[in-house]
Amino acid sequence: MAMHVKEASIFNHEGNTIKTEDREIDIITKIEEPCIAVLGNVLSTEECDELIRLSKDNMNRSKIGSHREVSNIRTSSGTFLPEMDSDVVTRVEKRVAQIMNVPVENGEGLHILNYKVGQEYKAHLDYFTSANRTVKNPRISTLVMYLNDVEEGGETYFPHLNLSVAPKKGMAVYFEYFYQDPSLNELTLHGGSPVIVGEKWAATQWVRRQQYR
Ligand SMILES: O=C(O)CCC(=O)C(=O)O
Ligand SMILES: [Fe+2]
Repeated sequence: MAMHVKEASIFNHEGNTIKTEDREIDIITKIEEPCIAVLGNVLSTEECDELIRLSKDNMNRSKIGSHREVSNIRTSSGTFLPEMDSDVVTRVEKRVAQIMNVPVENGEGLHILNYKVGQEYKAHLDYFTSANRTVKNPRISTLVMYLNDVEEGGETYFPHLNLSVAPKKGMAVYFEYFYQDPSLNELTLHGGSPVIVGEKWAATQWVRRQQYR
């Protein structure tokens, strides 16, 4: 008899809430294998506004891949927020690490994204694939936080799972992709659909298996 052994998740929270040091996060929707969770009350209105304010003068056309090319796969603008003396960045990074159940140092840092009308991030995987060598310190999980309300469009969608998450200020979507079974990782294929009305601001934390910073 074929037996299915459930793969381990690092998203180890029990119940409907995640109690971090300074804020109680709501687990609104969760699926398993791959573990994907929609989270509420991740950031306050003030924190969202401050992350946008800190980034808005430094936005660059997004690039993709190891050669950092401009591509129509990703038409948004983005910037990494440096670990500056911002209480908000420090506090948010710490909270995000507790939600993702990893050390802060494993995170790449908050990456702020801005999509104007018509801009999108086509379906992609967040992990790097390499046919002939194993990646040394791979990405294992992602948290995408929404920094504003989008009037129309801008959903984060997972085409293989028929799942679509509408951006709502202060909410977030979590997913992970370090499973033994590669087909589970491939199910985390996702994209940011084009903004139809308004604009979209988001903050992504990509997490590595080991210390990155
Ligand atoms: O904008 C989104 O909804 C998705 C962003 C994303 O996929 C990423 O930052 O890796
Ligand atoms: Fe992504």
